[in-house]
Amino acid sequence: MTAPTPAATPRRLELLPAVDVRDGQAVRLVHGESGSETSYGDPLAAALTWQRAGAEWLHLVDLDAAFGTGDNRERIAEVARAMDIKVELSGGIRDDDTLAAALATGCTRVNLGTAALETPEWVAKVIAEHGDRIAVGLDVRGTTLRGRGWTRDGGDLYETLARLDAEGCARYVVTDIAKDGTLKGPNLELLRNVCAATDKPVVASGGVSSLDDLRAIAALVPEGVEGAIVGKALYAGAFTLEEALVAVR
Ligand SMILES: O=C(O)c1ccccc1NCC(=O)[C@H](O)[C@H](O)COP(=O)(O)O
Repeated sequence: MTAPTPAATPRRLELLPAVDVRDGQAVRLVHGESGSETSYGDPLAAALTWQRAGAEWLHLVDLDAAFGTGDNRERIAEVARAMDIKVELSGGIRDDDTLAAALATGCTRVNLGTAALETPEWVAKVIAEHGDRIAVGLDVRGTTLRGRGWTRDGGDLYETLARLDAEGCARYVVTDIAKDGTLKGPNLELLRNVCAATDKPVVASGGVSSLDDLRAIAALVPEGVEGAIVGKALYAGAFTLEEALVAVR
């Protein structure tokens, strides 16, 4: 008699607390708009707080590099190197030099945004070279992608997704800019639609306000959502990371 196949363990939603860095400080923006910052102090202290609270991932963003107002390369590298957990690095990674610097921090993966819209050949090349160390951030208003720190239109979401899928992109980080930093809840419909359009894992970003929001995103794991980025809700004290980890267990 053959042994019964063990039931597959249901996958758990990964949580990625966010540390967005502007002018050396951890900040949160509203709709990703430059000038809407609320400051939360030292980014390393914030990252260590999330790590101590049990995070398995850190979502680390260089906002100045994303906006083209400079960069926080040293600060970002310092934070990434201090982490014992996995790090996803985002913001201004657009060419060989910025990609090499990002990967050299030892981060687990990087998110490309603007480059996927403006230099698709380069993105196809680095996807082929680096595999799942490359994710693409699909930052949208409606179904229109936005690049350059979310300030410029960059084409249709689903056309770009089909192209990136064909090039072997390993995963997508999907942000509804209208929700980002607003505590208005995630765009579950957008997440469902993107999951229906790709077989690749999707990381949800923007708008999480409550443990119920996280449970609602976790309910989309069978459809292809792998993780959720949480920024403002943690900084505003809407819930603790410990509570969030229990809620999606
Ligand atoms: O990720 C980027 O490259 C970026 C560029 C320009 C503005 C904002 C950017 N990222 C913001 C984030 O990734 C947020 O940390 C994340 O969406 C969390 O949002 P929320 O939970 O709503 O605070």
